[in-house]
Amino acid sequence: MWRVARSAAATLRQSPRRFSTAIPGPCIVHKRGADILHDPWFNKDTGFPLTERDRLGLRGLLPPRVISFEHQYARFMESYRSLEKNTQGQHDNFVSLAKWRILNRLHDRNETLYYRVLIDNIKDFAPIIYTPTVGLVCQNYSGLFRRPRGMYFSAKDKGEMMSMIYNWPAQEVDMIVLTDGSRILGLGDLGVQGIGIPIGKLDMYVAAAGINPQRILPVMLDVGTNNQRLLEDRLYLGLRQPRLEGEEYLSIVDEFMEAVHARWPKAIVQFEDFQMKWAFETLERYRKRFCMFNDDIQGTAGVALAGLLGTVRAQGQPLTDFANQKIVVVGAGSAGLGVLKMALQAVSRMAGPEANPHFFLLDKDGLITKERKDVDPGAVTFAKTQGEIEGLGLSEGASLIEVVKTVKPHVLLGLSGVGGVFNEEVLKAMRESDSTKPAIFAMSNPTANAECTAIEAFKHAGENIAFASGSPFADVNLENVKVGHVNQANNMYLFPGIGLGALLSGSRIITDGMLQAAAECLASYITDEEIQRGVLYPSIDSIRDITAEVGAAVLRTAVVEEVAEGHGEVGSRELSNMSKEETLQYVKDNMWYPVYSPLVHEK
Ligand SMILES: NC(=O)C1=CN([C@@H]2O[C@H](COP(=O)(O)OP(=O)(O)OC[C@H]3O[C@@H](n4cnc5c(N)ncnc54)[C@H](O)[C@@H]3O)[C@@H](O)[C@H]2O)C=CC1
Ligand SMILES: CC(=O)C(=O)O
Ligand SMILES: [Mg+2]
Repeated sequence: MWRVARSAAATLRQSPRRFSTAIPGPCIVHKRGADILHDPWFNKDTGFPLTERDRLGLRGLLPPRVISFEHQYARFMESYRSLEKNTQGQHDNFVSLAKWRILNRLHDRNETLYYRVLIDNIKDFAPIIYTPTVGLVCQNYSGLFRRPRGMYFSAKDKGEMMSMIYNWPAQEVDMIVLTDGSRILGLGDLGVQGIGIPIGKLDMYVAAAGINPQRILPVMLDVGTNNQRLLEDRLYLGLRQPRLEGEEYLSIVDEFMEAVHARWPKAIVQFEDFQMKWAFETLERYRKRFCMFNDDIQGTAGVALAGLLGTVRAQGQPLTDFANQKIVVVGAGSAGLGVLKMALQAVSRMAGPEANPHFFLLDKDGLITKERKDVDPGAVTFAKTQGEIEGLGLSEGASLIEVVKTVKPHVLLGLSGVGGVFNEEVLKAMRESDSTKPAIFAMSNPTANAECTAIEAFKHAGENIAFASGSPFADVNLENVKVGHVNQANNMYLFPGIGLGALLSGSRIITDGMLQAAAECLASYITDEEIQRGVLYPSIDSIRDITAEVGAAVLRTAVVEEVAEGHGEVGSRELSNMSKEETLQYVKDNMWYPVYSPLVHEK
């Protein structure tokens, strides 16, 4: 059932605290001397205590003074703040890339310090290591490339992947984010340059879910690119050939999935930014065989649904009124269809399988109806029949403005990847919405691809709207010192918790029930008072708390559905004996937190 009550999460949030910072256990390292300094997993820079320098053969390789972790942290933040100051007034892209570079250099050198500054400053740094800047980084990746991160499997590696996977230096891997670079955010096919997305997503896994960075693996499957500009670019680092198609393509993905699971049978694979046809096909192909999910279809759906339920509460209606909401979705790709599928399941649960939800789906050719010749199989369920729309005066291919003016929707949700498609006329038409609190979700990334900006939404659609965007915008100053709250409707609120909960459950698959539990958990996180202020999603500052809650919800559902097999020394029986509170504590206790561990050398 959907919970409306104030959740344990909301209570917990009032007393923010760091997770487990007990004295860290020792960390075994198989290297000595300069090799350690060049390994970001173990490097402490000037922070190695003198006794450790002796033990590890580091004496003389560092300046003599030992600098504390806190001091190193302060020095980094000082350089970051002076970079901000010194680049004031410069072009936005220049500043964003400069910020990304300084963080990336730290990432390359000292992961413990990097993840601590990321966790503590997540609101400032997420827009750099994640959307929107990660999009710019991918676009410029071949030029920015200095050091490899993650693994690259290409079409030329066919037949070799089973042995290649052993080239990865870590003994254990828990979380993999995989892309083929074919639909990077709303930027299209970026080929091998799309590797920035798995890297950014996994940074969020470490920061939000406390996955140990030594156990993550970003992966690029390079099957070519259809991006002509990249094919002609001398600097392009990927295969210079058109994308593989059909069985040839699938055989590459199959081989990769087999190789990964041969080495790490319990690793979770998140599929990210695959073009629609492969997003759905690979999800169906692997979801019953491997512990995997597609973030753009399933993670996005849960986040959108949680926000949409918030908009029902914002109208002062019971959650069951969700079944009566008129929702216009612009974009019939993997994300848009994923959202509508999950919304349909929610309506069926609330109002019964016979319920007829009021969903309107548009793509680049306008309103999708049964009249259309080549409707994508995934969109058929949502294509309107003649009977449903003729009374409204709409027809096949109706434009967005026609649909909004006629339907007067409660919600206008964009997942089209097209910047500005919610233009002034469309936003003004939302003033006639049948909702007391019309909702506008411009979910496409990065910022330039958002269907509208926050300022445009409040200016044209009115101050009474609830607004959410996929990439962050600042809150908007309205008349009479009121503030238009900007929510970030991004799958980052769910994927880390889905991965963490699935990992700790030891489940071999990720079920619909586990995904639904994640969405319900997020939906119940917001208080009624927040909802009244237009807050539909929590602040990113509390993402570690939220992720722990989501992880626990996913884990409990895996136990209830009897798919949990346990993780490490905690078996399925112990998991099923845990109370709700104990499960949450168990999840938190398993979240990695960056502190310098004493290093112990072993041959
Ligand atoms: N906020 C979030 O958490 C997420 C946001 N996204 C964003 O959603 C966007 C779309 O992603 P996918 O669905 O995977 O892409 P996709 O390429 O599978 O689908 C795009 C859809 O938009 C439609 N479209 C294109 N131009 C249009 C126009 N002018 N008017 C109406 N529809 C139009 C296309 O016909 C297609 O149906 C991307 O920008 C992506 O960054 C995706 C996942 C999560
Ligand atoms: C957020 C995300 O997954 C996307 O824009 O594709
Ligand atoms: Mg994505």
